[in-house]
Amino acid sequence: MSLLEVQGINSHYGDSHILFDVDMRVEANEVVALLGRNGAGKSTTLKSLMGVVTPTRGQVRFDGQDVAGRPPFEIARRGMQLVPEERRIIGTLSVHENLKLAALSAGRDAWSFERVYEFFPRLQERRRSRGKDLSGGEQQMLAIGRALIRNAKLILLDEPFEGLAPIIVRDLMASCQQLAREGQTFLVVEQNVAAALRLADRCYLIENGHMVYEGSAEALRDSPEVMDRYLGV
Ligand SMILES: Nc1ncnc2c1ncn2[C@@H]1O[C@H](COP(=O)(O)OP(=O)(O)OP(=O)(O)O)[C@@H](O)[C@H]1O
Repeated sequence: MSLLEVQGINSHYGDSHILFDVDMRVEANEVVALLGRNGAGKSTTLKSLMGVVTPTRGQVRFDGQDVAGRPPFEIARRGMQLVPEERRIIGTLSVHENLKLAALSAGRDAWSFERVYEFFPRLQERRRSRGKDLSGGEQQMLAIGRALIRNAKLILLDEPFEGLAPIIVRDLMASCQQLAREGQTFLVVEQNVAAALRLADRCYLIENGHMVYEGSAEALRDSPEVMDRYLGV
């Protein structure tokens, strides 16, 4: 059984129909990328999985339970953690306080503070700095650290590399690859297709709310016509 199995979800914002019968799955220990142009429905898909948007139809099976229609806090408690594009670090709290806040909802198999600091030494150095004084890369590390401190069976990364300098992207990429090697499961939405393909085992392409392609990262890399048609790259 897949860790995440999505069948036929449809989502709306008011009268606008955004997702049409979306199917996808993510196996445990897999990194899956969801790619598509601006406005294709990537963020709406992540929000529909997390319960931030309630699908009007369809099934979201996560870790053996149907979670469609459940509230976000409950889905998070079951181990799905969204690292949102805007990261939502609390600017007036220190790094350590942000992590402590996350630990309030930690699950049983969650990471300890020590393990997070060992994994991201930069956060250890910055533990007393306030959230708003962190660089974009440090904020992204903190957002991922926060997900690890909660119970993260599946981490949804929404544009993790957005707005970061190439050298920071390289470091964060290495951290995510390391986590993946250790068995962390990710679903990543990213505009930086090259970066997403370096991280992912498998990808989906979405266009106008319809899933139009599924394949290994390798197969997509070798399909310039598909990339051109759906991603314009
Ligand atoms: N809160 C909202 N209310 C109404 N329409 C919305 C809302 N959020 C997004 N949309 C619309 O839904 C569609 C899908 O948006 P979504 O943010 O899921 O796309 P995306 O693929 O994540 O794109 P981007 O990379 O630009 O974030 C777009 O047409 C967008 O304008």
